[in-house]
Amino acid sequence: MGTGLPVTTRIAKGGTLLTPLLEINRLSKCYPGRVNALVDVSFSLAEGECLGLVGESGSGKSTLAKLILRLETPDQGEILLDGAPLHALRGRALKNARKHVQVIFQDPTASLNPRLPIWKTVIEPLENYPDVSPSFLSGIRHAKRQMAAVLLDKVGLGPDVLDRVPAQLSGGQRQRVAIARSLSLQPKLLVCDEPTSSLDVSVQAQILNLLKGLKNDFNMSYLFISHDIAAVHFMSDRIAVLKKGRLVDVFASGQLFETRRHPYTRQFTNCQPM
Ligand SMILES: Nc1ncnc2c1ncn2[C@@H]1O[C@H](COP(=O)(O)OP(=O)(O)OP(=O)(O)O)[C@@H](O)[C@H]1O
Repeated sequence: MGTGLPVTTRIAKGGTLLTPLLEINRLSKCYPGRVNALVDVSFSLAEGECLGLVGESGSGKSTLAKLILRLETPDQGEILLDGAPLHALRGRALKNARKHVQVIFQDPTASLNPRLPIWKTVIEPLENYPDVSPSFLSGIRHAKRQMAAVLLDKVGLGPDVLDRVPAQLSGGQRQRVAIARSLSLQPKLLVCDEPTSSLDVSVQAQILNLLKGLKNDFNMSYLFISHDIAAVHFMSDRIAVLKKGRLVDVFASGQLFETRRHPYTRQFTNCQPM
């Protein structure tokens, strides 16, 4: 496959092999105009693990996220979620799988309905999946405002924001709302696509700390996508590096500064403040 990496990069923690939640096998995507956005990409993501995905603009990070979210279809390869072929599911099976994979985008303003009060926004996924009963909502599953208040509390927002609309919140508060909404179905996998890039520097660290805490509290797995290697290093158990659609390096986060890193990874760490 050209990168020298095994088709599926397994994850060992403390000597034990962890169960893969997500397996990406030889994934390729070419857009019209012969843009090879992803070429033969393979990796695994374990239960409870955060895998950072780093690469410069145009390296294919968002394309990979879109494939996992089924917003795009691959030309080749497979995406397995808990062993099920996510790339090939249709209808009810796809809807069922989708509840396990949620996303936070760079710009919370674009992902929140400007006219909807915050409480409705936060519980919207629960309305779409009436059969899902997250453990943290037990006893209040049909008390809508109460569920919204519990979810907002998980992201550090009080009940005073329940009846506001997104324009009445700060950028950081809006991203917290987007995170609360993404938690509502108790997903197994959260795809974080540049979740702090649109925020003030002072707020970025707060959101990263929040995401880190939630991952442990909810035992979620994260695919944490960013061009900011410092944020990726802070968040991730392992880091994968994409260059022009190809995975060139996968390693434990603590090995970021080792001299055996791929030259492209080293170039990346040299030009960004850590
Ligand atoms: N819908 C599309 N049609 C054609 N080409 C596309 C499309 N979406 C992405 N591309 C191209 O695919 C390549 C990978 O894009 P992608 O958005 O995945 O990169 P990225 O690493 O997320 O970049 P950024 O950090 O700037 O968001 C780029 O060359 C881009 O121009």
